[in-house]
Parts: sequence; C-alpha cells; structure tokens
Amino acid sequence: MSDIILEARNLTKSFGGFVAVNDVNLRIERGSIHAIIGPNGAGKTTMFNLLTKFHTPTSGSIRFNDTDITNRKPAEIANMGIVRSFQISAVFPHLTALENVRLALQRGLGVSYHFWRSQKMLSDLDAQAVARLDQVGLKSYAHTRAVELPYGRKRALEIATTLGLEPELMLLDEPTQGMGTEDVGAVTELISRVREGRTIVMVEHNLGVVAELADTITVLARGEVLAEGPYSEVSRNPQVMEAYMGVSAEEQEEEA
Ligand SMILES: Nc1ncnc2c1ncn2[C@@H]1O[C@H](COP(=O)(O)OP(=O)(O)OP(=O)(O)O)[C@@H](O)[C@H]1O
Repeated sequence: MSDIILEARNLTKSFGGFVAVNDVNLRIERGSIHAIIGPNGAGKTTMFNLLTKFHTPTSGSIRFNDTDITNRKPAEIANMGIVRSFQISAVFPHLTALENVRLALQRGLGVSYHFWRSQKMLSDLDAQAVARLDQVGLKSYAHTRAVELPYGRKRALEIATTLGLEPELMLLDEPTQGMGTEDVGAVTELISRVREGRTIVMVEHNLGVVAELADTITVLARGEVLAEGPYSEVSRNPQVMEAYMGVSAEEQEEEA
C-alpha cells in the first residue's frame, strides 16, 4: 500500500461564480496528523466538506488508498474507513455517555434483528464502549447523560463515538472550537492519544494546537494552497504571515 492514504488532485469547488477551493492538490501521509489552516474565508470548511464527500467537487478528484472516491457518498466512504467527527448535536443529549458510544459501535457493525437477540453480544458491546470511554478519559462519566457533561467532555464524547467506528482516517472539524484553555489542553492530549494506528486530518483555528499535534500543515488562502510543511517552516513563511496578519513581510520588518 502506498504511503499516501488520501490524495486530492486539482480539486476545485465553485459556488455560482465564486471559486471557494481552487485547483488544490493535497497528499495526506499515512499515520500522520495533517492540519489544514488559513485565515477566515480561506476555503478550509469547503475543503473539509469535499474530502468528506459532503460537497461534490466542480472538478478534480479524490483518491483514498489508491481508489477513486470522487463520486462516492459519505456513507460509502464511512464504510471504507473514513470517518468525520460528528457535530456536537449528533451526540444524543438524553442518552448517557455509554449509550452514545454503544450506538456508534452498533452503527459500525450494522444493526441486525438477530444480533440484538443475543444478550452476550450486548454485554460485549458494553465492554467495548467502556474501553472507548476510558480511552478518552470519560470512564467515570459512563452513566452521565450527554446533556449534563461539561463542554470539553462533550467533545471528548464526540471523539469516542467517532473512534467507535474504528476509522482508518479520521477527519476532525475544529476539535477545539469554542473551548477554554483547560479543555483545549485536554482535547489536544486526547487526539495525540488516539492517533496511534490511524491518520488524522483536522481543520483547526488554534495555532497552538496545530503546532503541538500536526506533522504537516497545509495553509490555504483564498481557496489556494499558500504553503505546506511542518509548523516550524510554515510559521516562518512570509506569505503565511502576510495572509494571517494582513501585512506584508516588508511592512513587518519596517515595524520591527
Ligand atoms: N454554500 C456556499 N455558497 C456560496 N459561497 C460559499 C458557500 N460555502 C462557502 N462559501 C464561500 O466560500 C469561501 C470559503 O468559505 P469556507 O467556509 O470554506 O472558508 P473557511 O476557511 O472555512 O472560513 P472560516 O475560517 O471563516 O470558517 C467564503 O468566501 C464563503 O463565503
């Protein structure tokens, strides 16, 4: 198998006459954490929706494990091992943390009537759900209803339900969005804990999180790739600084 798990070739998405993603090439290395960053309106969400098949590209193609998935549906790619983090609203608020993870596990297995007749299968599933909760530090919250969990713990639960599907490739849409410093630290630690054996692509605004987690960063600006590389490189790239700060490198030097 190739070292590239996911590849976008010349990906373009237009909305009416507006080009939100313009001829983007992206190669995600197997086993890596790859972050997509960029200023507001850069095209990150559109790119994320293209990669997870929530948008159909205007042109270009996407390959996963050397198979063309450009015309596949989200459910089809989920079965192939690409799982997108669920929105918080997709966590059922009135079910307990354990019940939420168990549901995700059921979904991963496909529900069958006969399956549910086996009590042993049910208790096996419970054991797996507890293991997933433990992995994300939620074991002691197993019987707490999702609605009662603090915000950061809800995100952890969301990641646990995603893990329930055993994804080979996990796509996280702003995993630390709206969090206070403490929760950001906890989720960062959580992602680094669950990365083993899988590849993670994340759109993330928090550059501290990106610096800590990402092996490779793709910087988008105005729908195009502005720079790519490890944090140490892209953070020093004058074009990236300009895109973020809205001032040119010369101006920054003048100000210094
Ligand atoms: N459905 C749509 N119809 C029309 N224009 C859209 C649509 N979705 C996105 N756009 C436009 O495409 C551009 C890129 O948007 P996108 O949400 O992908 O950027 P982003 O980098 O995720 O921004 P942010 O950081 O603010 O979330 C924006 O100018 C946006 O207005």
